[in-house]
Amino acid sequence: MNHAPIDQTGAWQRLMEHAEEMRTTHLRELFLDQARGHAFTQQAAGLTLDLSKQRWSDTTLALLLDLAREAGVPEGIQALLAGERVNVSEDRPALHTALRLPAEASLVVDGEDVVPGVHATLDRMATMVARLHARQWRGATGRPIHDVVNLGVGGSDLGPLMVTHALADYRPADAHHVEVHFASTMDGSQLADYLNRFNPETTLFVISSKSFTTIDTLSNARTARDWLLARLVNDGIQGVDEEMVMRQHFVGVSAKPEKMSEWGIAEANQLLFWEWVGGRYSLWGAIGLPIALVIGMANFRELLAGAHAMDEHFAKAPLGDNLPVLLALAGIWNVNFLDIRAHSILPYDGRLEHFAAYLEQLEMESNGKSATHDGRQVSYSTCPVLWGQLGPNAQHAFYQLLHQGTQPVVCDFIAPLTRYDDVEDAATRKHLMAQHRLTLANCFAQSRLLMLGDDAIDEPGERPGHKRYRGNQPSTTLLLDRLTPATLGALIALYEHKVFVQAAIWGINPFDQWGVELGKQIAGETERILADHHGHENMDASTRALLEAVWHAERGE
Ligand SMILES: O=P(O)(O)OC[C@H]1O[C@](O)(CO)[C@@H](O)[C@@H]1O
Repeated sequence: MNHAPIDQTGAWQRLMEHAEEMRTTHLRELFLDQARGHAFTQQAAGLTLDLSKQRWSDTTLALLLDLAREAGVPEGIQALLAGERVNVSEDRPALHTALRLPAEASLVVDGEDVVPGVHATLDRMATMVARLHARQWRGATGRPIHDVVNLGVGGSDLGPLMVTHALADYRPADAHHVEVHFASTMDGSQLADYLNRFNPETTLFVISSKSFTTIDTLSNARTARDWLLARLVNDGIQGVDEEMVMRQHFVGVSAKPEKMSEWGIAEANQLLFWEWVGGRYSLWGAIGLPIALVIGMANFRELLAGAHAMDEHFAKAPLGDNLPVLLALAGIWNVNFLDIRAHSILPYDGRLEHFAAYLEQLEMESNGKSATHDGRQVSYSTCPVLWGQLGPNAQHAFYQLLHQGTQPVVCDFIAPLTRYDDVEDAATRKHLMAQHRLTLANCFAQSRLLMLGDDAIDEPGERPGHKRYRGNQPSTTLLLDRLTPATLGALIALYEHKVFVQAAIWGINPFDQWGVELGKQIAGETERILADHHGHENMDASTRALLEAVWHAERGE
C-alpha cells in the first residue's frame, strides 16, 4: 500500500483541476448523453449498480482509476484477501472474507489454514440451531427454549439485527418454535421490556461480545443472570440450581474463551471467533448465530455464498468494472473533489429497515479517521457523515432538505426489482405487487427529481422561489434482483469492500477504532464519581453541574 500523502500525487492534482470544470456542470447537462445510463451501470452477484446519476464523466472515472492505482488499491485488495496484516495499528489481518470461504478452499495465515476452523464453528452453530429448532434445547426446568435474546452492541448487534429483519421471510418451518430478540442499550430499557414479558424457564440469552469486556453488554448480561437466578433458583423451583441455569440459559460468542468461562458460560456453550475478525465485520460467523436461528443454517450458508461471490468479483474484476471499487471512487469524488460530505442511505424495502444503522457503523467506525498508517494527520476529508432511513418514510421526513436545503447530499437508493410474486393468494398478491410498483416508482422518481430539479417537469415555466428545485444532487441506485440471503450477502460485502478501497486511498486503517476507547475510560471514571458522590471538584463547570443534578434527583430534591 502506498504511504505517500495521496493529495500530493499527480493523480490527485489532475482530479483537482478536472473538478473545477465538473463543479459547474449540472447533472442535467451530463444526461444529454443518452448512453450515460448504460455506460455507468455494472452488474455482479445479483446486484445492479447504477452510478450514472453521479456528477462525473468518463474522464472523471479514468482519473479516479488512476488515483486508485497510484494509491495501490489492486495490491491492497490482494493483501486483504491473502490475510496480510492490513490492520496495521493492531498488527493483524482482517479476514472477514475467510468466514465465507467454501469448505474446500484453503487460506494459510501464519502457517495455519484458517478454513477448517471456520467450518468447524459453522458446524457447531448448526448443531445449536438444530437443537433449538427441534425443541431439544431445554431450560433448567425441562421446558423447551422459546425466546432467544441476543445481548450485544455495535458489531455484535447491528449486523445480526439488520439481517434477521431483512430475511425474516426466509424463516424455515422448524424455526417457528423460536423467537429471536435483541437488547443492546446499556440503560437496560430493551432488556427490561423482555424481562417483563418472557418466561425465564423458556428464555435463552446469547452474550455476544468479541472482547467480552464491553460494559453495555456485560451490564445487560448481569441483569439477565440475576433475573434467571432470582426466578428459577431463589424462588426455589425444585431441582434447579445455579449451575443448571448457567448451562441451559446462556450461550457466549466471543474471541475470548477465558473471559467467557470466568463469567460462567459453560464451555459447551461457547462459540469462538478470531481476533482477525473485526466486530463490525463479524456477522458471517459465530456472531451470526441469531441470524442462523431465524433463517436456518442452509439460508445462512447462502448468505455466506452471496458474500463470497462478491469477494470473488472484488478479487478478479478489472478495476473499471469492479463494483466495490466504483462505489468507493464515487464516494471519493464526492467527498474530496465536489465537497459533498453528507451521505444518505435510503432503502425502498421495509425489510431493510436497519440497513442504514448497520452501514453507519460499518462506514463511520471504519473510516471516521484522520491519522494515516504512519501517524500523520490527513489534510483532506475522509468518511462523510452517513445516515439514513427507509426511503418512503424519509420522503415524509427529511427529503425536504435533500430537495430544497442548502446542503449537497449524495444518496444511495436501494431496492429489489422483484417482490411479492410468490404470495399465494392471488388477490393479495395483486395488491402487494402494486404496492411494490408504487414503491419503485417513488424510488426512481426521487432520484430523477434530485438529479434534474425543475427539469423533471414537462413544462417548468416560471415558478416562485419556494417551488423551485435546483436538482444536481447526485445519487447511486442499487438494485437487487430480489432480496435473498445470497443477494443480501453480496450487498453487505459490496459495502465492506467499498469501505476498504476508500481507506486504501485515504491511507487510513479501516479496521481499528481507537476513537471510541477514551470515551469508555472517561465514562468509567465518571461512573465511579457518580456512585461515590465526590471526585468531580476539578471537573469543568458543565459536567459538575450535570453530576450535581443527578445527586439532587437521587435525594428527591
Ligand atoms: O463485541 P464487543 O467486543 O462487545 O464490541 C462491541 C462494539 O464495541 C466497539 O468496540 C466500539 O466500542 C465496536 O467496534 C464493537 O462492534
